[in-house]
Amino acid sequence: MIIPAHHGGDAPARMPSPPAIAIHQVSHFFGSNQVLNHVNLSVPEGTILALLGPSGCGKSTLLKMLAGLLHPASGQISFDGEIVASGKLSLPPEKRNLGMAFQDYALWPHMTVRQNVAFPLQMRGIRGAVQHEKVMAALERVGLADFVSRRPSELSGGQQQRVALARAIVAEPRILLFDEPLSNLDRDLRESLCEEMATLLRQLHTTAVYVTHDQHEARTLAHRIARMDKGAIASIDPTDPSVVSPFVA
Ligand SMILES: Nc1ncnc2c1ncn2[C@@H]1O[C@H](COP(=O)(O)OP(=O)(O)OP(=O)(O)O)[C@@H](O)[C@H]1O
Repeated sequence: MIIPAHHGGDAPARMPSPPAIAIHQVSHFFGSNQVLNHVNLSVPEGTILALLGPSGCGKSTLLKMLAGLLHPASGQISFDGEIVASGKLSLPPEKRNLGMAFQDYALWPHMTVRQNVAFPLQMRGIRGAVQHEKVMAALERVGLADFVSRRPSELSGGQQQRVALARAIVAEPRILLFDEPLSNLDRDLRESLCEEMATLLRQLHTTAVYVTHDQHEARTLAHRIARMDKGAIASIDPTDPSVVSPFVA
């Protein structure tokens, strides 16, 4: 993190705002297998970070820690300066103000598209006209406003993933988490949806972590790429090499 060396005049010194995500010395084990090894990572607000690395290097495990689905064996995770995981403290997923989309879509089959997308709003107590407006706005963003009454089984894979995306963004969460959301789709669809997602994520200005093992996807979507290897962050690079990375890793 860069702290200004000089503050002009008598203006009070302003503390830099904390990063949207700060991961400090996070380690994790499955049995005797150490899958995360003292991971440090700081993601500034509004940054889309791709977590890239070979199968088994610990990407999904780290994402699950951010989501609150797994608790680190040691280390600390903060969002906007608020500790969400440390020692025995673990804020449950629903209290972390997150949106998530995974490769298997995880849509509820018995619910319509509208009900699926409305779910995060329902959980936050947002109902009635405001809920309807937000659901329609999210579905319009992903091009599915005409599909509100369908059930997931009546949609293509790409359409189901768009519904999952609408559900992730509908409540305007502070952080979006993606775990290989496009990997179940065929190549052409994956490429076009990847570009649509890149446009959408840039419009939203939401901090996002996007797990993938596809270099092209990472470069298309992300501002920065964190390369993981054997449970640690090996490097962090901007996708545009002219940008100087402000990351602490
Ligand atoms: N629930 C679990 N129990 C035991 N070992 C696990 C469990 N989940 C993951 N692992 C192991 O932890 C390591 C990291 O897994 P993780 O899913 O985080 O990797 P990944 O980088 O996301 O891989 P992929 O790209 O294949 O999804 C792997 O060796 C995996 O076998």
